[in-house]
Amino acid sequence: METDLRLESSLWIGNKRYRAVLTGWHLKWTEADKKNGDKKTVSVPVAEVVGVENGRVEILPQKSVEDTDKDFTVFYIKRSRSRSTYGLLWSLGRTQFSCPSRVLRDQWTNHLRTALKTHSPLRPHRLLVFINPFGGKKKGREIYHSLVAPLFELAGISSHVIVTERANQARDHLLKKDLTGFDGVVCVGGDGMFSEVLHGLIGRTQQEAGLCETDPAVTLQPCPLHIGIIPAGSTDCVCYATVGVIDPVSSALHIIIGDSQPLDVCSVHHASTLVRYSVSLVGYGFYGDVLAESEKHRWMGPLRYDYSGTVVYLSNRSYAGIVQYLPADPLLSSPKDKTRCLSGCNVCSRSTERLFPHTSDSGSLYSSHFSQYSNDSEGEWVSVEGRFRCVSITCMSSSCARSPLGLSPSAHLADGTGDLILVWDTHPLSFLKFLYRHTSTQDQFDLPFVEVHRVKAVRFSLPDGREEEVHEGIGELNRAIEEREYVDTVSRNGSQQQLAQSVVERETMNEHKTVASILCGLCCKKTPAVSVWNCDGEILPFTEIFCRIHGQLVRLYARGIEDGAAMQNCSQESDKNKSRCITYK
Ligand SMILES: CCCCCCCCCCCCC/C=C/[C@@H](O)[C@H](COP(=O)(O)O)NC(=O)CCCCC
Ligand SMILES: Nc1ncnc2c1ncn2[C@@H]1O[C@H](COP(=O)(O)OP(=O)(O)O)[C@@H](O)[C@H]1O
Ligand SMILES: [Ca+2]
Repeated sequence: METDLRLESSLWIGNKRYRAVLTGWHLKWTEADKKNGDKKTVSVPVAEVVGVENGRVEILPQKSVEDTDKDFTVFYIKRSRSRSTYGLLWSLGRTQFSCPSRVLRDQWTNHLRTALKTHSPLRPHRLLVFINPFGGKKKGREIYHSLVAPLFELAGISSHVIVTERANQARDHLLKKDLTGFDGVVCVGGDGMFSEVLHGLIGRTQQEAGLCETDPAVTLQPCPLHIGIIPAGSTDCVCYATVGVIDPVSSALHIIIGDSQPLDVCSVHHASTLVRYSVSLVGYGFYGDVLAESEKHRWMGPLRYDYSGTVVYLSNRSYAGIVQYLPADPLLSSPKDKTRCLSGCNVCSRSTERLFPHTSDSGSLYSSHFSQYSNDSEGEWVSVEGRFRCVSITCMSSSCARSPLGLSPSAHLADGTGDLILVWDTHPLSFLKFLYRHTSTQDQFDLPFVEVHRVKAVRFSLPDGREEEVHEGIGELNRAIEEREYVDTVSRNGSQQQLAQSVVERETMNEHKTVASILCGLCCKKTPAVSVWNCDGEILPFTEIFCRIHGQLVRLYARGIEDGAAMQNCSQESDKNKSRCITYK
């Protein structure tokens, strides 16, 4: 294969002559008329070539084409360090080559296009795109049409675009409509929009596999379609934690080259029903209260969280609860080991082998037989009871602009575990110290009132008699139901869901009283006895929940965070570190 695709010739860039070589895996060009010591080689992995066009072509900010006979333009990925985050920004590099003849030009473009097809099997051809026009700063449409669509067009990707007109439209579409021919689904928006796509795809996959989502013991079927995220929301935590930067162009380029990052998903259950799925935060206490408060201030956009965070911090609350957890194998990793899950993470790779032992490559992953928990002995549950400032479960680091290393900096994207963070009741200034450490590199777990455990499952319940203390605000309850469509949240489509529906509706009404109590507490300043759960930005209608982590249930068009420090010498200007660049994935 290597020899079939090999092409070597002299080419010109501007008025300089280069020796250009295409091997199976790389396109390289070296200045020809320089002494050996001064020669620079640019090496672009074929997997990172975005597109090849005849003529002299420009794409961004505006498309322009000079259709000449002997020229061709190669577009590829260029990396730069981001000033504000740990990840690397990707942008579109472009080099215009001139050939001595049209025949040679056609040979180059044909060889490059064949190499792309051969070496990038996961590149999408057709995508279903959902744009939330109201997410974040309401720029979703503009971001997609000005920055993303031209790149998709260059890469030959056809997309079917739906601008949503209501909440849950994307989820419902994925649950019910024909998805034949699509390689992936892209959401333009924030974590809430991602969550819709997540629910739609997981639900659809289980329906088609005839699996019961409501039963936490069932091994769910991983989704066959990849998910791409173009960040245009408020927190954009899933994008930040899987790409390392909040940048629509970087994300679009990860989609185009067909990057593939598996992701753990937490299913949240109440009684005998599935409530929701989460990938970033299932949080009770502080994070639940912040979300409940922020819902009243949506008009503030992303700033609503900063405002609500301050209000909730000043209200100085803690809540009683019983937390039971099933620890993960401590020999595999620890949330306090000070490592970070980066692109090519060994812990996650070993988990892939453990979770899917019969598959040798990711391409055949979805057609194999799944038995991810068959070798897992359950282990011993641990139980703790007391008053907590917050209880958080996260399947990933949950890094975001507010917290560049995240809620749990050493958590892994795809190791089949979550991190449980228990913050016991403490002095307000100590709690502030805990919160503040999220914004720096100081260890937020190195505090006497904080515990962190790597877990496979968690159960949360209220101490006996606690429910009776709940302050019932019926007016607030009705408002809450209208605002957040709780019933809609739990009455998801699918036959298994319908079976559990009657139970859900009865229990939902009871649990709404709990939700109302926190909303009411926030407005009338009475201290409520219970908080609410924040599940990736949605308030859950239940307090007592059971969570289970499903290893690598979905795949994103991403590759995890590239280590900026390790990659800085790995520029395409030099051949020196290229093996590191290539093997990094
Ligand atoms: C003194 C400084 C205090 C700073 C505290 C920083 C802690 C930040 C941790 C943030 C974790 C975020 C986990 C992600 C949650 C999102 O799913 C959710 C919805 O996002 P979106 O759909 O984009 O609106 N966002 C939140 O719940 C916001 C939490 C903000 C807490 C301050
Ligand atoms: N057209 C729409 N109108 C109203 N709500 C929508 C629409 N499309 C999506 N949503 C909902 O908006 C919520 C927030 O969206 P998201 O894109 O995450 O923005 P943000 O990050 O600002 O919260 C999501 O829960 C999603 O279900
Ligand atoms: Ca994990």
